[in-house]
Formats: sequence, structure tokens, C-alpha cells
Amino acid sequence: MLLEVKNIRKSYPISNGIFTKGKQEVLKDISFSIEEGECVGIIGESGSGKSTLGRLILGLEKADYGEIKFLEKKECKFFRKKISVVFQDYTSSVNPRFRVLAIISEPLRQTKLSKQQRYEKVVTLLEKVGLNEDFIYRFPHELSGGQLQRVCIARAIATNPKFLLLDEAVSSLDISVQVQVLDLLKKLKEKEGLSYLFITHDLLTVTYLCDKVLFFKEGKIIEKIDKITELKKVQNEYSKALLKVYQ
Ligand SMILES: Nc1ncnc2c1ncn2[C@@H]1O[C@H](COP(=O)(O)OP(=O)(O)OP(=O)(O)O)[C@@H](O)[C@H]1O
Repeated sequence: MLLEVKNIRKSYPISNGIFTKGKQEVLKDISFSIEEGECVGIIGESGSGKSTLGRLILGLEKADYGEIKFLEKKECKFFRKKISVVFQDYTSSVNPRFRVLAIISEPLRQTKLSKQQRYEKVVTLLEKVGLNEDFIYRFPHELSGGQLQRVCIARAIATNPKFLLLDEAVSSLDISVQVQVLDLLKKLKEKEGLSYLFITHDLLTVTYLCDKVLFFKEGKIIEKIDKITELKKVQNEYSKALLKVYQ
């Protein structure tokens, strides 16, 4: 097992700007696990708590209750360094004044690579995401949405992570570009042995990439599907309704 999420609860205070008027429970007893090389999809309507869970896994916020454990023999303590993330909003997740070279090599700053080695590493990463050296001195505004999201994926895999959190990572791309980026993620998963937590509100992308699916509603997992091929066997009315939309 790579990641174990156990009985996670999270609330936020409800405030009217000045006073706190109680709490909103956003995550209610969430438990699941991810194996090495596995892609788990989380699907649910807007506001169901998907991104909050992502932030807790990344260590950006703390849960009120429960445990998030990265289980890798001996290296457990350092595992957070092996997590990377790709967000939906690729334009705001890069500095518009940085060229592709600087964007992708940003996480490599703390390594002891020389300038030349860093350049070569960026070329290799560009090739991994289906781009080439010609892109290295371009600015973000000189790239298409799909190309820029590939650059973000290249940056995310620059430190050889084990686990990628993909939060609506293809949602703002055109459908044909979505397929290209999903194909790329599939290839990286197989070649690099990456595990993914794929957060989305789009069931079609889940069926394309994921091995397992968790259906989220109002901060709860209302259904788990352990084999993507058995997606049609969902029992819950909400999951059924989601499936119907895509039939
Ligand atoms: N920092 C915060 N303070 C207060 N409430 C918050 C905070 N972050 C999220 N929330 C609330 O928690 C709930 C879940 O938000 P979250 O962003 O996790 O949902 P989501 O499922 O990712 O939605 P979407 O698909 O629209 O991104 C929402 O009602 C949101 O308003």
C-alpha cells in the first residue's frame, strides 16, 4: 500500500465576516487507500470536499481527526517529498514571466545539477510529456492550453515523485486535448510506475484513466468501485444518476 487515508474529518468555521456562527463539516469520516502504480478517481459534485481532501493529503492543511499515512518502507518520513500536484488552472500555476526552462527546473533548484545538466534534464522532461527542445525558451503565453498543462506535468514529475495528485488537471482543456493529456498520464503511470489520485467532476475522464473510483457526496464517500470495469454495477442513486449522464 502506498497511501492510507483513515477516518478523516475536516470542518471550517462559518462566519458572517465578523462572528463565527458554527462549523461546516466538509469531510465526514473519509477512509480509502491507494496501492503502488494505481490510479484512484474521486468524482463528486462541486463543493463535495474533493479539493479539501487533496489539500490535506498534500499537507497544506491539517485534518481535525484521522490519519493520512504514506507507507513506503523505511522512507515514510520523507515521503511527502515524493508527492507532486497538477492543478486545473495551469495559467495561474506558472509565473507568466518565466520561460519553460525556468518553470520546469524550478523544483530542481535544490539539487546539485549544473546549469548544463539542468538544461538537459528539462529537455528529457519535455520529451517525456511529448514536447521538444524548441519549447524551452518560450513563455507561457506562447503555448496552447494543452502544451502548458504538459509543461506543468513535466514540472510535477521533475523530482521523480511516486505519487501525483491531479486536481481537475484536464477539466479546462478541449475534449481532444483532454484525451491527449490523459493518454500522456496513462503512459507516465505505466513507464514511471506513478500512482495517481485523480480528482474530477467528469466521469468520462475517470473511466479513461482510473483503476478504482470513489463517489463523493456532501463530504462522504457514498460508493466505492474497486474495478473500473464494474462501474455499471453502482448501487447508489447518486452514482447511478452520474452514470446516466454519460450513457
Ligand atoms: N478555507 C475554507 N474555509 C471555509 N470553507 C471552505 C474552505 N475551503 C473549502 N471550503 C468549503 O468546503 C466545501 C468543500 O469545498 P471543496 O473545494 O473541497 O469542494 P470540491 O468538491 O473540490 O468542489 P469543486 O469541484 O467546485 O472544486 C465547500 O462548501 C467550500 O465552500
